[in-house]
Amino acid sequence: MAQHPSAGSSPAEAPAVITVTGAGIRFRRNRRGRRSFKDLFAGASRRSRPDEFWPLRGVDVTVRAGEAIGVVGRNGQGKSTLLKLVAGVMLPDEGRVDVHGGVAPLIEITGGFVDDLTVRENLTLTAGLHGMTRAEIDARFDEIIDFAELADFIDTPYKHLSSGMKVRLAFSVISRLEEPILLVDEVLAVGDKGFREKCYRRIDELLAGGRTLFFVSHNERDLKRFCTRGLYLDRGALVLDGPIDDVLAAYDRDHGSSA
Ligand SMILES: Nc1ncnc2c1ncn2[C@@H]1O[C@H](COP(=O)(O)OP(=O)(O)OP(=O)(O)O)[C@@H](O)[C@H]1O
Repeated sequence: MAQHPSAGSSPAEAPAVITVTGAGIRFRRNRRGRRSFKDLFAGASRRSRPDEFWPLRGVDVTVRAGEAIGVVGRNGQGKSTLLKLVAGVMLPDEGRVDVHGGVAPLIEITGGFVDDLTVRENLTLTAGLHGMTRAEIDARFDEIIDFAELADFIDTPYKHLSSGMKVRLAFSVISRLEEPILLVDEVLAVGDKGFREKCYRRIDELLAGGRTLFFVSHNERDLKRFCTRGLYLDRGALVLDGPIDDVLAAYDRDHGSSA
């Protein structure tokens, strides 16, 4: 188990583990956003610009080891994109994202799992990719399966699991990795109430052990339960970075009463 540097100390004194500096990412709004055939024959000044936009731009954030950060904003304002930058599955088109330490990402329902592989194969593959040895995987295998409540589905192809079962497997595996940074997007909302509560207790334990958390949610109660600091994204910009209560209050003021 990697010893977390902030365990036992306050985040304010802990080292920075994530530094996002002037980061921006550019997407194309539609697949046919590239220049058209007709444009090839038009003069340079008449060529249409590709249909590009910046879901995030000019974002600056420093996160210290052990901080629990809630990310809020309306649909489509760049929350998941920010997590993907931290996870390293997307690279910024502008600025920098520096992450010191491994990341356990629960950012998409698929958890990066492979459709045609079984539950057992996916578990082994993901844990192995995050640096677990064969012996460590074997030692934790039953516990991971039990937590996911998938004992009867060990040799079932991942693609045949229900959405809720996929989330259970993903959370169970990802939360058992030794990585010091945990990213949780809204995927947990898919799980049933009992399982979600079990996940939340696991997140409590991980935070008590000094992990750093990025948590995207539209649920104010969950955000207050885990997070001390909030990031409020709107129109691709970080409009507020502060204590979670202040961030939720600002978001409520701008956009109604729930996160
Ligand atoms: N790969 C992509 N290519 C093009 N556009 C994308 C891509 N991924 C996301 N987008 C767009 O980027 C914007 C930000 O998306 P993002 O998923 O980060 O929003 P979000 O704040 O997490 O929203 P939600 O609350 O609905 O989950 C949206 O307009 C979305 O359509």
